[in-house]
Amino acid sequence: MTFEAAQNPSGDTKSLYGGTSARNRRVTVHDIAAAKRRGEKWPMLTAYDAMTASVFDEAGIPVMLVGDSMGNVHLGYETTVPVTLDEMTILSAAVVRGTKRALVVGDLPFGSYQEGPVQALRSATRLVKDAGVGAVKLEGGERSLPQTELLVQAGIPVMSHLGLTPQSVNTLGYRVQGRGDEAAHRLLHDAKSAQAAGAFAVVLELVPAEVAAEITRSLEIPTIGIGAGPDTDAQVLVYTDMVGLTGGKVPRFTKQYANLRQTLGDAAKAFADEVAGGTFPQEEHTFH
Ligand SMILES: Nc1nc(=O)c2c([nH]1)NC[C@@H]1CN(c3ccc(C(=O)N[C@@H](CCC(=O)O)C(=O)O)cc3)CN21
Ligand SMILES: CC(C)C(=O)C(=O)O
Ligand SMILES: [Mg+2]
Repeated sequence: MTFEAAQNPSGDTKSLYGGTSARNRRVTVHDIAAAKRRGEKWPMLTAYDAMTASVFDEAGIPVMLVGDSMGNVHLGYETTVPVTLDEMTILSAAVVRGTKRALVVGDLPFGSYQEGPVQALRSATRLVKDAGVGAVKLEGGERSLPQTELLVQAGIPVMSHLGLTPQSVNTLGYRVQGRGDEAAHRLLHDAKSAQAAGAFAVVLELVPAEVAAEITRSLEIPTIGIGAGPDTDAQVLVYTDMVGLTGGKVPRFTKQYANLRQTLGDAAKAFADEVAGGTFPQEEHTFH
């Protein structure tokens, strides 16, 4: 039996998203590699709790990222910088419990891997053992090479994150990265470094579409774009942006597919009005 067949005893070659029947096991990094070979495009969404994760799992989203963006959208921080490994572990465990089929990827938060490979391994091990994630993500190409190599050697799949790396907001700001020949070349170099270190996928955030397209063509592992144009292998969005739940300004690369902020607010007002007016609860909600 080939290595691939051993990883894939059901002989499963259906697409990562939109297969004819629901997958009966979790997506693996091998399924993701196979999707790139087939030239398939696929979606990834962030998730931060079991309930939302179960909705996306049932919708067939094959890969879910417990992003440190939960610091902004769920915990009310200004940036992702204050997010702790404890916070990531609790929410990642919830997302794992809420899913049956998705590969769950946990973001390593700022300060949990920058000290070096040993710290990175300790942090990633926590997410794998205590939360049950199938992979971790860390920011940086060349600069995170030793971390990526050690994690992969230890058996932990690593997703790399390049371009705008929000944990570096204090040096980079929230600006498009990889503009100009030199910066584009550095980005391609970082992506190749991540691949050589054993990363199974690379997130490209806020980079010119042409640069993302070239990186996508140059790599054997899939690229996952966010504000990186239409030619990456996959696309990811912060789910609260995608459903119109995030308040205030959202990045221009986001598309809003629903307006849950309006829906939730309307429901809260309807409930409040009925309580104030004495029309809720009624007989069917009442016990005697
Ligand atoms: N709700 C939310 N959505 C995200 O996509 C997201 C987070 N939070 N938190 C973590 C990071 C931070 N991200 C950001 C934050 C700001 C911009 C931003 O202001 N972008 C400008 C473009 C800047 C330029 O033109 O150079 C924009 O107008 O979209 C982009 C990505 C992406 N991530
Ligand atoms: C935007 C994605 C890639 C992310 O890192 C996050 O949600 O934290
Ligand atoms: Mg993140």
